[in-house]
Amino acid sequence: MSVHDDNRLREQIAMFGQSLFDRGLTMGSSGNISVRLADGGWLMTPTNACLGRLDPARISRLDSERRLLDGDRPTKESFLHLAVYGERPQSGAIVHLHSTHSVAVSCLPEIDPGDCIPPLTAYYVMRVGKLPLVPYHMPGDPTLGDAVRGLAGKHSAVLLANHGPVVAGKSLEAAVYATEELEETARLFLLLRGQNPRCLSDAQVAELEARFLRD
Ligand SMILES: O=C(CO)COP(=O)(O)O
Ligand SMILES: [Zn+2]
Repeated sequence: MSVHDDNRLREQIAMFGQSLFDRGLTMGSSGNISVRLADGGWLMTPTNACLGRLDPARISRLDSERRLLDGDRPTKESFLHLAVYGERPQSGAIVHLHSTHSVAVSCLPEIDPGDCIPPLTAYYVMRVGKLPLVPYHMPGDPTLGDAVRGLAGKHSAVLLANHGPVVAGKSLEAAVYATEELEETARLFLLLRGQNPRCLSDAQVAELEARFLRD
């Protein structure tokens, strides 16, 4: 992997982090972003960093053995990201946010833990699909990795109970788009609660899945 690629990805993480933060999609020092590198390692946002003010040079770089090569100490959710990558060789990036409406859905007692948000729109089906709920764990709890491992092979996105979404994508751009779609659909879902909305039919969902393959 060239120095040029490494620098480009660092810049991209900082740019998307700022964009997400500036639009209020995660607050304070919450959330984290990672990218898989061609040499088998990873770039990850440092722990306790604000996604809106990342210094590209201080982003953590891990080698394929998960050792820190340079930058600050990585996010405390690094094992969560690594557990998802382990199940999803096709995924090149992961975004975790505390996006308000997605977090709100993750706190509702009556949601279906197998699929937290119904297929309200085509773009939700295309970018996110079925969204399982992962039972509550403390942030940074290493057993969270085990909890997502069983789900991440089949699902590019999972929702951590009383916490927030974890979304994988082929590229960082794809993971960001999917996270944004999830947040907006969570907002729609909350707006439509109690109104018995018309959802897409099984046939409409199947057609979208066949036509727009998610990674
Ligand atoms: O969202 C977070 C924990 O779940 C933020 O943690 P880090 O600051 O360690 O990335
Ligand atoms: Zn978090």
